[in-house]
Amino acid sequence: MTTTNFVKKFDGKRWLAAIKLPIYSVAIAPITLGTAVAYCDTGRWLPSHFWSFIGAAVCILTWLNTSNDVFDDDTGIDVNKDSSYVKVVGNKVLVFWASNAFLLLGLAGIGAIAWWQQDWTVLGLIVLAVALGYSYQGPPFRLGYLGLGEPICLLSFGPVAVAAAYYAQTQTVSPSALVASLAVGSSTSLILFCSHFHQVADDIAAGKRSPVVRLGTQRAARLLPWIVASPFAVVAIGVVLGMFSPWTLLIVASAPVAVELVRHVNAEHARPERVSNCKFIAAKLHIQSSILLCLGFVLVQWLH
Ligand SMILES: C/C(=C\COP(=O)(O)OP(=O)(O)O)CCC[C@H](C)CCC[C@H](C)CCCC(C)C
Ligand SMILES: O=C(O)C1=CC(=O)c2ccccc2C1=O
Repeated sequence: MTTTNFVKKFDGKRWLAAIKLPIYSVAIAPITLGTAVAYCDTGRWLPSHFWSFIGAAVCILTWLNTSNDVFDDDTGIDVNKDSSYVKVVGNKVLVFWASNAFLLLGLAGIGAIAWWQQDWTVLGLIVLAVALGYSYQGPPFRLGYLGLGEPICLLSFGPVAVAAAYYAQTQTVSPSALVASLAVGSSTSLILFCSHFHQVADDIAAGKRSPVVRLGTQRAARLLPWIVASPFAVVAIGVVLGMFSPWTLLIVASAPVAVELVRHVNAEHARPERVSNCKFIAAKLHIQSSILLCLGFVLVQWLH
């Protein structure tokens, strides 16, 4: 496509739908949480390491989403997805190389932190997260098609990413960071779980056995409250065990969104056009609960 044609065909609404801005919270939250727990534990933070990590995480998430659309175009599963980058840009090869460029840029940002620390641990952890992300969607693995996306998501956006962010600040890892990571990891997996409800027909047609395909929408909707409750349960356990300050219970203030999500999915699970926004309600819950949890850790130092 020439530049003039591209400009003529530019459709801002489809670009916004392809970019899915609220989903970027999944990149920002684990890095902020790892940094907040490190600040809570040590009273210090390194802004240069934090901001490089945030920039890199945003680039890596852009790689994840653009390459997902390239790989999904190969299997034909995105046939009804108008907001696929491949369709919006109109040039699959360009999307493929742009996605690789975002990945390189992201890894370079993490490489800079490793260089400043003269220690490759952070880079190793993020390469592991990227490999897990690739295994979800790329050939020959495509583990998401087997319904394994949610545990991969929990592990990579939870313990792996939070431990890397904590390590970027302190060059060590703490048990409280690892327990806290399960809260952000499970609320990230919740977004992925919710994203399957409206895609059941297309997923079955393409042979993708997502958890919602395996369970059916009714049983998946009944399972949802347990997944929604898990970040809250993790924090309650952390406080009871004396690993977290009671300030982290601020996360409870995000409960109304949790209730909204459960009610909406239970009412609309079988109507794809009406349930399709539930992943954005899950993203709202992720954003609110993550901000409150980070605040809970930071307040420990501020009120010291
Ligand atoms: C791309 C993801 C979901 C979209 O999947 P799907 O194909 O079902 O949906 P649509 O085509 O309809 O949009 C998310 C998959 C997440 C994956 C399991 C784990 C990725 C790990 C990351 C690479 C970790 C990055 C950490 C960062 C904070 C440094
Ligand atoms: O497009 C999506 O549905 C998702 C994109 C994405 O990057 C992500 C990351 C982590 C959890 C879920 C999701 C999506 O659902």
